[in-house]
Order: sequence, then structure tokens, then C-alpha cells
Amino acid sequence: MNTRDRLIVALDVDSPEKAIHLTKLLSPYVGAFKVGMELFNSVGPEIIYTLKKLGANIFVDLKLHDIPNTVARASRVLTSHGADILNVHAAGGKEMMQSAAQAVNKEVLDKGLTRPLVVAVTVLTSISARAFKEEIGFAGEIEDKVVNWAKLAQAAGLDGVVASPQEIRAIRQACGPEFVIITPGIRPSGGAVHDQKRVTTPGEAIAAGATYIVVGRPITENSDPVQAARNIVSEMN
Ligand SMILES: O=C(O)c1cc(=O)[nH]c(=O)n1[C@@H]1O[C@H](COP(=O)(O)O)[C@@H](O)[C@H]1O
Repeated sequence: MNTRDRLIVALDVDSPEKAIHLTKLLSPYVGAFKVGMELFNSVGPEIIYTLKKLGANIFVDLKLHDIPNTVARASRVLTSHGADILNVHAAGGKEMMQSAAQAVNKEVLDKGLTRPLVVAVTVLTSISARAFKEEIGFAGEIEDKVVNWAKLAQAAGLDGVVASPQEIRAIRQACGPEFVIITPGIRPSGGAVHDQKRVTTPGEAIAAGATYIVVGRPITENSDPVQAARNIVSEMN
């Protein structure tokens, strides 16, 4: 895979115009675009069709987390809309993840679609070690929880996980070279961290074994998004 194909830009904007503008501008320099809660809920599923018509690969990031039947049905719908990647929460459990994977596989077979990657969100990159223990009340270390959830996702038939760059090495070791690791919480050297807590630079994430990195504000809020994206790709090398 080319280095630039490993860069996914988070389109955290509220209108089709802004999303289309960024997609046209950045398509030559990045591998895919992420449609998350803000854009999806502002525009609706048609934004997936609009951006795919521009030739973009789309990660539909709705972080599904519900009972197995509900998540399976939603996963089927997102597959039919043409998602290239979709995600569910590992905290929903093995049966929920299995149901999602089976529903996606069935939809792909029934409609002759390209199979999306189905990945599990582990511990959000915005959660600090303190919040993990004291607020949410988990025992143990974040890394152990992430690795356990990654193994559970793999056993459930998922393609990979979304995890912070700080856990990539441990996941790679536990789940092998083919397992997809998508990594937000990426900040160029010296960049503002915002609400992210477990971060590294693009170069560190790739060196640790990330398959894809996800970058939003450092690109989309930059006065020159193209230059920001190109700088990140060169930091990935
Ligand atoms: O699933 C995700 O994409 C995700 C998981 C996670 O743990 N942390 C995380 O930041 N994300 C998403 O990745 C993007 C990061 O955006 P920036 O912090 O602006 O680079 C946002 O769209 C988040 O919704």
C-alpha cells in the first residue's frame, strides 16, 4: 500500500458543501475519508453516495453499539449504502460483533457488493488512564483492555480494530500482521492535541504498525488542508 493510502481524513463538518469541497481538494493526497456522526446526522446517508461518486473510499464511523439484532440490521444497511469500512463498539460483546460480521457478509453475497472492512472501536483515544480507572471504573491497564477487545473482535470474525497509537504494538503482537489497525489520536509534531489523550505523531503510529491513521482537525481546520495532508504523509514515511 502507498503511504498516502494509509491516511484517512475525518470529515467532521456539518454540510455537504464543506464535505464535497474537502474531498475534491484532498482526494489526490489521501487514501480515504471518514463520515462520522456530525456529517451523517447533518446530511443523511446520501452523503456516502455523493462522496463515492467523487471516487472517494468511505469509512462510515457510526460506532454501532446496541443489542446484536439491532447492530446487525444497521450494519446491513450501511453495507448496502456502500461503506468501505464500518465500525461497532467492542464493548457490545462477541455476539454483537459476530452478528454484525454475519449481516455484512450476507448483504455482500445477496447484492454482489464489495465487502467492507468491519472493525471494532476499543478504548476511545480521548480516555485518559485516570478516566479509565476512576470515572468509568475499569480495573487494570488500558493496554490490556484494548488487547483483550482486539482478540475478541478477531475471534468474532471482524477485520480489525480502532485503537490509539499507544496500543498498536501490543495489538499487532496479539493479533498478527494481517489484522487491520486503524489509529486516530494522531498529531503532527508540535500540533495542538485538542480533546485527544493517547496520541502520537504520524511517523510513530506507522512505525508501530498502524494499517491506517485517521486525522481530522490538524488537516480540516488548517488554513491550507492540502499542505497539512502532504506534511502528514511525509511524516508517515
Ligand atoms: O472511531 C473513530 O474514528 C475514533 C475513535 C477513537 O477512539 N478516537 C477518535 O478520535 N475517533 C475519531 O477520529 C477522528 C479524530 O479527529 P481529530 O482529533 O480531529 O484528528 C474523529 O472523527 C473521531 O470521531
